[in-house]
Amino acid sequence: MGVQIVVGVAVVRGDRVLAAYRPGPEGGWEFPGGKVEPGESEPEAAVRELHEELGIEVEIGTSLGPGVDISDKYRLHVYRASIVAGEPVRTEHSELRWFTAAELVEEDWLVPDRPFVRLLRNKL
Ligand SMILES: Nc1nc2c([nH]c(=O)n2[C@H]2C[C@H](O)[C@@H](COP(=O)(O)OP(=O)(O)OP(=O)(O)O)O2)c(=O)[nH]1
Repeated sequence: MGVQIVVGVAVVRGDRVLAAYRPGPEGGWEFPGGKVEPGESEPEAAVRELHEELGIEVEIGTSLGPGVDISDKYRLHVYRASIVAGEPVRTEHSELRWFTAAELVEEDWLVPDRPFVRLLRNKL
C-alpha cells in the first residue's frame, strides 16, 4: 500500500489566506482539508472536505508545489482555491482566521505546512 494523500486547501480571497487552527497537543494552524478517499481525485477530496468542515463551495486552482511528507503513511498536498459560495463556518477547528502574507508566521503552523506557508508569504 502506498502513501495516503492529505489535501490541504489554501483558500485565498483578496490579499488573505484562510487558516484553521487544529486543537490539541499536536495542534497548530493548518490548511482546511483532509484525507483523499478511495476513488476520489485530490480536487474532489478538497471540495468535499471544505464543504463538510466549513460549509463553503470552493473552486480548486493550482497546486502549491511538491508534496511534503507528514509521516510514513501520509503526504500533504496543498492547492490554491477560491470561494464560489458561502462564508466559512467554524466546526472542527478551534479558530478560523484570514491572514495577509505579512501576518503568516511559519512556526505557528503544523510542521509539514511550513514550506507552503513560506511560499504564500512570498506570493499570496
Ligand atoms: N487537514 C489538514 N491536515 C493536515 C495538515 N497538515 C498536516 O500535517 N495535517 C495532518 C493532520 C492529520 O494527522 C492529517 C489529516 O487528517 P484529518 O483528520 O484532517 O483527515 P480527515 O478529515 O480525512 O479525517 P479522518 O476522518 O481520517 O479522521 O494530516 C493540513 O494543513 N491540513
